[in-house]
Amino acid sequence: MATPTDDHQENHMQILRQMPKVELHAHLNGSIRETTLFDLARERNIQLSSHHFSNDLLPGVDHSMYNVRPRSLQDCFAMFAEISTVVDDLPSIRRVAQEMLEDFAAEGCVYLEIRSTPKALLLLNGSSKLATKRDYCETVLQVMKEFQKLEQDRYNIDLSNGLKEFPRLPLVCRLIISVDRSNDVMNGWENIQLAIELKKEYPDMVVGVDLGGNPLKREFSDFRACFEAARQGGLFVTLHCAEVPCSDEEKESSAYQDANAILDFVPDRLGHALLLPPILQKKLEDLRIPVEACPTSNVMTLELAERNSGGSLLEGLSRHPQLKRWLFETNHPLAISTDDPGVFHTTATKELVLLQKAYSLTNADLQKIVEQSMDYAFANQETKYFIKQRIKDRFQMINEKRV
Ligand SMILES: CNc1ncnc2c1ncn2[C@@H]1O[C@H](COP(=O)(O)O)[C@@H](O)[C@H]1O
Repeated sequence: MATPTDDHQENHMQILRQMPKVELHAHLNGSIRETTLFDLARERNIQLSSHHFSNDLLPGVDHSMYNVRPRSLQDCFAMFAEISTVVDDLPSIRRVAQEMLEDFAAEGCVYLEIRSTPKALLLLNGSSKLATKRDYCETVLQVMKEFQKLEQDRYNIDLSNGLKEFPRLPLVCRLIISVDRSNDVMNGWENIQLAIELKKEYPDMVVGVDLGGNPLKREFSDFRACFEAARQGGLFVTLHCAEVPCSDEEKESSAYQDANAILDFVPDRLGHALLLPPILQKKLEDLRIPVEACPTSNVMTLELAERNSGGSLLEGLSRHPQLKRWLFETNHPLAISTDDPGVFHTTATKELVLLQKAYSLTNADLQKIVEQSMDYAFANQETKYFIKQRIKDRFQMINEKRV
């Protein structure tokens, strides 16, 4: 039975769900719905590891605020490997992309950058014919274009009917093509060349490239030339950075060298940038490179909310190594993101709820964060301006309603 606290929480969640949101760091396969994952596994007769995937959540626990399923960084990479065994053909990636768009739209997201690593999947599960990495990207792009069109049509109808007080704003989406550092450099080049070609063919949709994957595998310097080529090709660059610890006293360590080389490249944005030691932290802050901060993901991968210490995500977030400083001391450019909503059991709304509660932020503070995030988006200036205005207008409507 729902308690008054549950009702209050749901009500608050509902208010924040209405807020327009900007999502700049969400991986496609990491956004798979759990139900879809189980469906696909069943269809393929694949047994998923019960350590990582289980649909029996603990009874009587508030799943939105507690770490009911621990996900260390290494758990996550084991999960991504399993997810790609079931998302193995073009229809399954089409489904995952469609559902990801639906889920972000339902959370009030008005601008979403999807990132994904191109893969040579099967044309159809059970057949032996392989599609190409280009087919993978074009399948995702097709889903995105169709979704955007339907969203705009739906919004126009909602407006002309005038039935709803705040018709949900339409979702605009863009694609970032990822390089997985677990794969070799040749593979990285393939993805970057493909991104450069697709940028020419879909100039509005393909906006950037990303370096992700297991940070313990290879170094940014192995891929630096790829990312220089991407930049030359007119693509924005975001790089995952400092997901593993390093220290200013061990400048020769590969983790330190990696983080330093990433900062020297001065990418347009950084993913996470969690564990920079003081000297590199200062370098980041001087360069003011915007950071895509993913609260739940960070708490999980840094194991800040262990079950044996209560498992509260809020408490975990209060132990975040950087967020408090970025928010209150250095006013660092930030975009709050979900990372892998399917893996971390999160949503764009929940990330804002957590942030608000952990740092006692007002709705006006959240509004500022959302509006600023749009400044760091990879869309062209015209789109950024237009969406920022749309966000401002919607906040104004919501604020006027509330007073
Ligand atoms: C937890 N933090 C993280 N750190 C680094 N890379 C991550 C990540 N979360 C996801 N990925 C990267 O995104 C892939 C899944 O989506 P796609 O198959 O590309 O759509 C993962 O295999 C990994 O390479």
